[in-house]
Order: sequence, then C-alpha cells, then structure tokens
Amino acid sequence: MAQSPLVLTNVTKRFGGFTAVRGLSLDVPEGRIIGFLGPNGAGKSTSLRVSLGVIPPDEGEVRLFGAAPNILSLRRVGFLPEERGLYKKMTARDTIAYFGRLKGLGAAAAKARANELMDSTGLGEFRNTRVSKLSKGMAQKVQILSTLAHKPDFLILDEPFSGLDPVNQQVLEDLIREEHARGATILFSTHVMEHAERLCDRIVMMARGRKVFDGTLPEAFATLDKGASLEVEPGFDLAAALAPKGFEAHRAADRGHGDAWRIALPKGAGPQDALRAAIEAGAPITGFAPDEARLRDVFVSLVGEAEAAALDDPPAEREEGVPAE
Ligand SMILES: Nc1ncnc2c1ncn2[C@@H]1O[C@H](COP(=O)(O)OP(=O)(O)OP(=O)(O)O)[C@@H](O)[C@H]1O
Repeated sequence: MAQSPLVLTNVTKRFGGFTAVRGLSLDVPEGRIIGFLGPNGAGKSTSLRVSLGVIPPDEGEVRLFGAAPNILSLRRVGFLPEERGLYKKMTARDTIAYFGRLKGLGAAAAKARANELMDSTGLGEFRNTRVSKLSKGMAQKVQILSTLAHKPDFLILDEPFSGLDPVNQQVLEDLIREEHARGATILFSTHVMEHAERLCDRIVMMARGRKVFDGTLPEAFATLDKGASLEVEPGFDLAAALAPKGFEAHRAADRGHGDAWRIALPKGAGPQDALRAAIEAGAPITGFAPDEARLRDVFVSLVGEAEAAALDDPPAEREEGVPAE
C-alpha cells in the first residue's frame, strides 16, 4: 500500500493555557486533494505548522512521509504559509527560481521551471518585475508558484485562495488540478467551502481546535437530512395538508407573492414525493425546488449556525513581526 504523506495521531497543541488543536488525528493518503475547512481560529494553521515541524506538538505524533519531519521529508513538501512574505527587491522569476534552488533544483532547471510556471498562469510579462512592484494578488501568485517550483510530492497550502480575485482563484483551482494530475498530494486550508466543494476528494472540518468531520463529499452530504422547498399561495396551511401524508412542513418565510415552506423528507422519500403529496392534497403550488445541499449546510448541521457564521469573516490578519510561537 502507498505510504500516506502525512499522518497525525492525537495531536494537541497549546499556547499557554489555550488549546489551539485538541487530539487531532488525520491521515492524508497519497494522491488526494484534501480540504481543511473551518472558520478563523479553528486551528487549521496551527495543525499545518505542527505537521511540518515548524512548531512541536504538546501531545501526539506527526509522521511526514513515515517519519518525524526532517530535512529530507521537508524537501518533498511545498508549503504556502499563512503569513506571506517575499524578498521585495527580487524579480518575480528570480523569486520562484530561488525557492526552487532552496529545494534542490539546479540554476538552469530552476529558471526554466519559473518561466514555465509564470507563462502558464498569466504572469509571463512580469518575469522581470520586482516583487515590490507587483499587486498584492500577483505577489500571492508568485508565492504560490514558489511553493511548486521543485515539483513537490506533497503541497500544503494555507488559505491559498485568500487575497485572489475570482479570475485568479480560478487560475489557482486549475493549477491545483494540474499539480494533482502530475501526481502531487494536496492539502489546503480554507474557510471558503465552495473551493473545497469543487476540488476535494475528501474534507476535514475543524471547529474550536477539534475535528468535527473527516470524509468524502458524499459522506459529508449524507450527514444532512434531505428536504425540499415549496411555495404555495398565501394562507394555505401546507403543514396541515401534508401531515396525514407523512411529511413535516415548516413555514420558511413570507416572500410576498406566496408562502415559502420547507419540507423535511422522511427516510427513503425524494423531493418529487413531497411535490406529488402536495398536489394530491390540493395545495395551490407557486414554486418548488429540491434542496441543494452545500458544504456550508453540513458545517452548520455539525457545529451550529453561530460557529458557522465565523466562516464569513475574512481571515485574521496576524501582525507583521509577531513570531509564530
Ligand atoms: N503563536 C500563537 N500564540 C498564541 N496563540 C496562537 C498562536 N497561533 C495561533 N494561536 C491561537 O490558536 C487558535 C487557532 O489559530 P489558527 O491560526 O491555527 O486557526 P486557523 O483555523 O488557521 O484560523 P485562521 O483562518 O484565522 O488563521 C487561535 O485562537 C489563535 O489565536
């Protein structure tokens, strides 16, 4: 069996009296794209830092390519830290090539790889531009490309999408897929669930330092009760009409034209069954939609609306110059 690039067993990390990560066990199998999800402060960055040996765990074990993180295993990793930082006076291409050389590429190979990466991601014309003259988003792209320069086996990207506009978020999604197709294993953290929905084989959800879910997308959606939404003309009591047919309806909101209801589906029933039952009950239907579950709904069902609301907050800015530990 292929070796998992990363295995965490019962990892706990405390800062003073505060526990940032609590008993986290995680297996990142080779060749997967895994999304590490959770709101600000959930413990994602701390877990990633512990995984790379940047900070030691207080309890538990980290195995990176089968051993404690070491110089050899770290060479196989490309890491995008949450705190971005590049040498401002270096050109974009030299920056990417420099990171490639730090990870063992020869000078010519590093330069060629930097050119190739910049051309394929729309940065070709900025090869000789100094980092200080790049926009924030472009500098972020340069930093991301720097983590890929040496074609790492394992990419760990901490909030790679934050700071990118929608076009460049798409460029990054494509890049992640290409790296995956090349054979890389990818673990990325995000509080934007949509990226994970589109990209990931598996997701790990964190809240307040604890893992609250670990599984495939279908497994995540299977945790939700299925439902449907129906709109009927105002004043019609859908709950009373559907109760004898075994469906529970709750008024969702008065939208003006009609009344919106949410129907919980009993086990084995589909949204069309609810629609049929409403028609049979003589409901004056003005709208119908099967519920389209999103990962955010899964998160809400696991940790509650209050905790999930933090997903909408922008990532916390760490003050510059504040050390990681
Ligand atoms: N060096 C540190 N010293 C003290 N507390 C820390 C340190 N690093 C992280 N923390 C705390 O640990 C908790 C988890 O932080 P972490 O950065 O791991 O969360 P996160 O899920 O990555 O969130 P974000 O998206 O905001 O970065 C937070 O409450 C944070 O304030």
